[in-house]
Amino acid sequence: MRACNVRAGVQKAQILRGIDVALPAARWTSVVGPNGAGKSTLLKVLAGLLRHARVQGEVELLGRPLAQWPARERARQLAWLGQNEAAEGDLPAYDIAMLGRLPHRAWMAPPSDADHAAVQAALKTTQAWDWRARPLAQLSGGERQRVLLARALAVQAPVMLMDEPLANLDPPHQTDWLRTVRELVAAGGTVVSVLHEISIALQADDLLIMEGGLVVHHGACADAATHAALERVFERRIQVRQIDGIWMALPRV
Ligand SMILES: Nc1ncnc2c1ncn2[C@@H]1O[C@H](COP(=O)(O)OP(=O)(O)OP(=O)(O)O)[C@@H](O)[C@H]1O
Repeated sequence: MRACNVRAGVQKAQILRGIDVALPAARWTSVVGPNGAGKSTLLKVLAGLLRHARVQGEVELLGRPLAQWPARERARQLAWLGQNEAAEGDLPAYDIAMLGRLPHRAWMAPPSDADHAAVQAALKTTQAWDWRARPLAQLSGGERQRVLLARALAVQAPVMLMDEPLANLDPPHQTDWLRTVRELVAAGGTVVSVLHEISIALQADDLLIMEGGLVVHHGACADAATHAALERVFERRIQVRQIDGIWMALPRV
């Protein structure tokens, strides 16, 4: 994916103030930064979800301008996991995950064997298979998040955009998510995730650091320059340290 000189405003507020970024295939990029930096807004622009706001500049998906993709075709290439998605309604978890197959299905056609197989694999990957018959609204926050993650995985898209995917997930399921992302990237996928868990974000290939509607740093997670930018953007209230070969962000108290 690529964004060229992207600016976005809502009402009178300018939120993104000129973003140029290339997010290559077979890499996982984490987007981090303080509250209000514009991370979710950037992700929505990349997903083409802010069409009615004032958006300027160009977004490319797999080498083709986003606006030129027919909607269904684009929905097969780009999977989306949003922040705080609505949880009301009586749809069972299985049917929610099946929504991820809509771009693959003919109008009004029942799900194919391939659709059922994709949904089953996705629900098993996120360990949500056991409550597939339960309505989403009756699940706990973390259980619900795993169903929504399964819905995004069921799309089997080459590009995956996730806004705070670890919301409500306990540590074992955060680790599972990490493994899933690594598998997607190893298979050639592009993964972009907005994360507040900086130690997890540092496990990505690249870090995109935002502040005030701008990208203030884009570099490899292992680079000293990335660590310095990270400490600066968070007012030196975190410190990046290597522990057992893993980069971690620790609170500076
Ligand atoms: N619909 C809106 N109307 C007015 N301002 C908005 C709107 N949506 C977002 N903003 C403002 O744009 C800025 C960026 O918001 P955004 O949600 O992209 O930030 P973020 O980096 O994802 O923040 P957080 O870490 O808190 O989730 C914020 O100051 C926010 O208040």
